[in-house]
Parts: sequence; structure tokens; C-alpha cells
Amino acid sequence: MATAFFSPTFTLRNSTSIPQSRRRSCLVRSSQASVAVETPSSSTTDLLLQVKDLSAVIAESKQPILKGVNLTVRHGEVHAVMGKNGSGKSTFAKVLAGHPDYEVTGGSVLYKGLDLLEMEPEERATAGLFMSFQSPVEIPGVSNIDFLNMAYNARRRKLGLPELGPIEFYGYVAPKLELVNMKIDFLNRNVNEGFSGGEKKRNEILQLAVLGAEFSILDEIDSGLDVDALQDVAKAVNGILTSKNSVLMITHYLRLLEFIKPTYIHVMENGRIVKTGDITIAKVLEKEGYKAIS
Ligand SMILES: Nc1ncnc2c1ncn2[C@@H]1O[C@H](COP(=O)(O)OP(=O)(O)OP(=O)(O)O)[C@@H](O)[C@H]1O
Repeated sequence: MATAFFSPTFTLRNSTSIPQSRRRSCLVRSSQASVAVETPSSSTTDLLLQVKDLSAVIAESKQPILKGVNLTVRHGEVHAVMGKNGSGKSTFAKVLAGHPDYEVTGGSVLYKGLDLLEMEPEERATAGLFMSFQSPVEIPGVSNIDFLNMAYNARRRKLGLPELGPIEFYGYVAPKLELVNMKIDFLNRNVNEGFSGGEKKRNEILQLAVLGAEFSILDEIDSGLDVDALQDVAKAVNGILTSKNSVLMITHYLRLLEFIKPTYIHVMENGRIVKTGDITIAKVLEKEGYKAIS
């Protein structure tokens, strides 16, 4: 499920603070030179996310996974990250979300001008960062609507807005179900409990629509979806895109990128972004595989 960068589930699961030692990064630089792949610069004022030389290891084993990632995202852009299995895509996403399994060892991440790496996962979420995970978690005993209401109110509090009570919130959320083609009774079911794979993915996008995130990371949102569900999910994502928010999608397949048009496609290899371009990259990969660009 998603929480954030606003993945509400993530916030729930990570309600304990991450030790300071796991959160910081800028002091230690990766020993490996990074491959800087900056997207063309327009202006610095519309910068949403700026990742520079980001390195990270698995917290437990200290195994390096990210080895100098560079990425710049501006408002209104859609970025797709592709790459072979095990190249570090999900790790990159989870590090941005503040996942405690990883320790940042170098580099910096600015989000809306703030040092993202100094923020707790909950702070990242309430600052409009949403993350949808490959395998959304189930939360027994918590209904979807209560969960969404809680996450939505957390964001409203952060924005200095009054919270919505259950009735008002129902009025807000019900029309959004249409966006993802979900039946109203999904609101009363426990979060993701007994949901099919496709229903879980739709539920992720419902959360995204409800939370109105500014930066959404969608990790393989297309996996396990049938053709109709893929179109529904893509339509919903397109429906929430504005000139003010941005999306980072991790995917293996051209089919998703034909529905949600990316501004840039990046290829990750061995913990770095090694190539950036347009949809042509995905077409070449589809036809010839990674050997064509390695
Ligand atoms: N918590 C962890 N514990 C042990 N190994 C991990 C952990 N997280 C990531 N890894 C390892 O780091 C490498 C990168 O994993 P990651 O999930 O980021 O790859 P990916 O590019 O998203 O792959 P895929 O396309 O298969 O989803 C893999 O070898 C993986 O086994």
C-alpha cells in the first residue's frame, strides 16, 4: 500500500523513530565515482526533488546497494525508472521513503528545498511524499475508510487545515472510488485484507488520490494487473497529475508507459542511473533487452 511519501501504511508500520545513525548521509561519500545524469535544467524554482550522489547500504549487512544516484525531478514531471532485476530500483524508492532497512552512506536529497534525509518517514509523508509498494500490506482490524481518514487528516493537520469527520470524509472519498473503478464496499473492508493483487494496486492509487500527494513513487504498480485494471490504474494516475505534482514510477514494461506518458525514462544499473532519455529507451529495451543499452 502506499504511504508515503505518503504511504499511509508505511507510516503505520514505521511509527518508531529511525535512529539518527540510520538517517543521515552527507558525511560519508561513496568511494565510487557517480555517473551524473541530470535532466535538462529549466529553473531551480520548480525543483521538487534533487538527489545527488546518493549511496546506501543494507542496514544489517552493510552491503552497498545504491552507489551514487543522481536524479532531478521538477513539478509536473513523470519519471520512470527501469532496470534489470536487482539493480536497486526498489531500494532507491524505499530509501527516499525513509525505510529503516537501509542506511544512507553518502549524498544528499533535497525535497521542496528541505533535507529529506533528516526527516522521519511520517514527516516525509505529511510533506506530501507518497509511496506505493510492490506488495501492499494488509492491516487486519482497520477499515479502509478509517485508515484513509486518519492519513488524510494527518496531512490536513500538517497543512494547517481542519480535520474532516467521518461523514464529511465519506463525501470526499466516495467520488474518488470511481477514479479507480472500486466498489463502495471496499471502504468498509479491512485495509487490503483478502484483496486480490489488482484490488490492492487500485487501493494504492485510491490512497494516492485521497492524499493528494505532491510526489508519488509507484513501485511496479502495473505488476499483476490485467489489461482493464492497468488502464483503470493508469487513468487514475493521469487523473491526479497536475503541473504541481510529480510521479516517479518503477516499471519493467513499456505498456504502462504507453498509458502514463513519462517526461523522462532512467535506466538503473548496479545502484546508479546510467542512462536517461525518452520513451525510445523503453521501446529499445522491450525489443532488444538490456544488452542494447548496457
Ligand atoms: N532488506 C534487504 N535485505 C537483503 N538484501 C536486500 C534488501 N533490500 C535489497 N536487497 C538486495 O539489494 C539488491 C537490489 O534490490 P532491489 O529490490 O532494490 O532491486 P530492484 O531493481 O527493485 O529489483 P526488481 O526489478 O527485481 O524488483 C538485490 O540484490 C536485493 O536482494
